[in-house]
Amino acid sequence: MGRLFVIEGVDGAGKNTLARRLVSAWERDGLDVVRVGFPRYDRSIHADLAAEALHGEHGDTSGSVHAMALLFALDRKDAAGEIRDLLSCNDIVLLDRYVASNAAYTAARLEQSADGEAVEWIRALEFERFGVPVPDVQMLLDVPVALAAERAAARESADAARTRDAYERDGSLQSRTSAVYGALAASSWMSPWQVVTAEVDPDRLAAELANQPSGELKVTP
Ligand SMILES: Nc1ncnc2c1ncn2[C@@H]1O[C@H](COP(=O)(O)OP(=O)(O)O)[C@@H](O)[C@H]1O
Ligand SMILES: Cc1cn([C@H]2C[C@H](O)[C@@H](COP(=O)(O)OP(=O)(O)O)O2)c(=O)[nH]c1=O
Repeated sequence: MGRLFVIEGVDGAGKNTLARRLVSAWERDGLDVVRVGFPRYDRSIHADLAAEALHGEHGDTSGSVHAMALLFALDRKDAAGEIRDLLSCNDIVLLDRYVASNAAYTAARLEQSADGEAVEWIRALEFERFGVPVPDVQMLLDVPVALAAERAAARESADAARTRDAYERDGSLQSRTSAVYGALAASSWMSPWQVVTAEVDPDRLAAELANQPSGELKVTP
């Protein structure tokens, strides 16, 4: 049975970049690794609807915090069986965003903290009711919100297909999301968390994750 690792962080934090580097390091060490990114665009109708809503389609859908969270959650419900299958035939399954994204963004949109009703609603909905697999370790890529926003803006200028969505353009939402993420990590929400910065050495992090029992992970400076 493989281990389920998750990378979390605000938009533009560098999750995709770190995920690629971790996968390279594990593959160099001969591990069987598979990576899945959420939302699963082009594979999940729920993910596509959520993206379209965040770009102004589907009427007032994006204005409803709970409707948006349900779309993202339904994408994961549909993926749960696939994740279990992948865990049965790989050493590591690495997820780029997962349930904690929904917890952090939903709480932040409602101006709640990590111990509020929104995070509990997401936990009960996704882990209890939908039965999505619980991660072994969640990583928080904790970079200054201003740096992440600069990167998201630069990405938009460089690639016309990457126009920023409603969440990415909302600096205040990104700041509150970052704060909720920090509190989720501090309370070890649903698993041990590993908080890493933009300067993290991916090879070292990959080795730590692969070698240590999840309960004994140390925070990389
Ligand atoms: N450690 C890093 N140092 C410098 N630039 C980075 C780093 N990580 C990511 N970037 C750049 O920042 C931008 C956003 O990174 P990305 O991995 O797509 O973020 P996310 O998946 O969190 O939205 C990309 O243009 C990427 O090249
Ligand atoms: C996966 C997920 C994402 N989100 C948010 C985070 C992002 O702001 C937004 C889009 O996800 P993101 O991974 O940033 O997609 P893109 O590649 O288009 O930038 O959706 C949730 O609110 N809940 C979720 O469950």
